[in-house]
Amino acid sequence: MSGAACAWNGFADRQQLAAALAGNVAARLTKAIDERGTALLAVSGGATPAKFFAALSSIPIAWDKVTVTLVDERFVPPTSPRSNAGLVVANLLQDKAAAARFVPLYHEAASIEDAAAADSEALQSLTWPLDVVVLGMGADGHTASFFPDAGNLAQLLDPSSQRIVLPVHAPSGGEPRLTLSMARIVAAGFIALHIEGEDKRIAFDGAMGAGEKKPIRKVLEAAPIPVEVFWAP
Ligand SMILES: O=C(O)[C@H](O)[C@@H](O)[C@H](O)[C@H](O)COP(=O)(O)O
Repeated sequence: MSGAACAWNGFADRQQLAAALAGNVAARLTKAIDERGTALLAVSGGATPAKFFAALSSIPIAWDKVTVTLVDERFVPPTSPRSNAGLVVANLLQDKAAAARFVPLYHEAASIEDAAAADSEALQSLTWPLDVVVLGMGADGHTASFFPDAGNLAQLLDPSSQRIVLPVHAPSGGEPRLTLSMARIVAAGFIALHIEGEDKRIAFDGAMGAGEKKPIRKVLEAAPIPVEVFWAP
């Protein structure tokens, strides 16, 4: 895996993974707060993170000094069942973590391009770089909203892009998407990849092998630090 450094953290079951990942993330956030008085966390949506979110929400850290944002978002309002913001509010910003500040990506706009431009403006003021980013991965090797069939995939994967949020049109992604840029993701102090199930393990191994480089491989190669992979069957 030339240049694609990662550390594999395998767990017997998904509850043990959730507790371990939550403990790691909480420790990193607390370290950031101790060092700079604040912490910035970006999380992914989808079906995987709910147990992790619940475990993290119950850990008593200085949540009032934590800002939570999203790695990516579908272009839907928070009331939609497809909304990552809705998932985060309902599962992570509860219990102790209810005190955190949340900065969503979805805003009503005439187009996904307008929404991405507005986001890039609004997120300028966050305390970059991310202290923690938690990525997911699809069986097609996408992560964030870097879908292999995205029309602007080269721009999405460009580690030199100065943009914070980019628009995505990808047939396999469903609705148009908003995604943090590669540069913002790989600059994080701690990069976790949370995947579950045999299909995702096979997909990850395949992405790390020879052949066409999937987006997840490009992220691992662009990251200056090893990506911590958290996997359970
Ligand atoms: O908006 C999203 O869907 C996510 O941010 C996306 O990048 C997700 O992490 C993968 O698609 C895996 O999704 P599952 O957890 O549902 O398999």
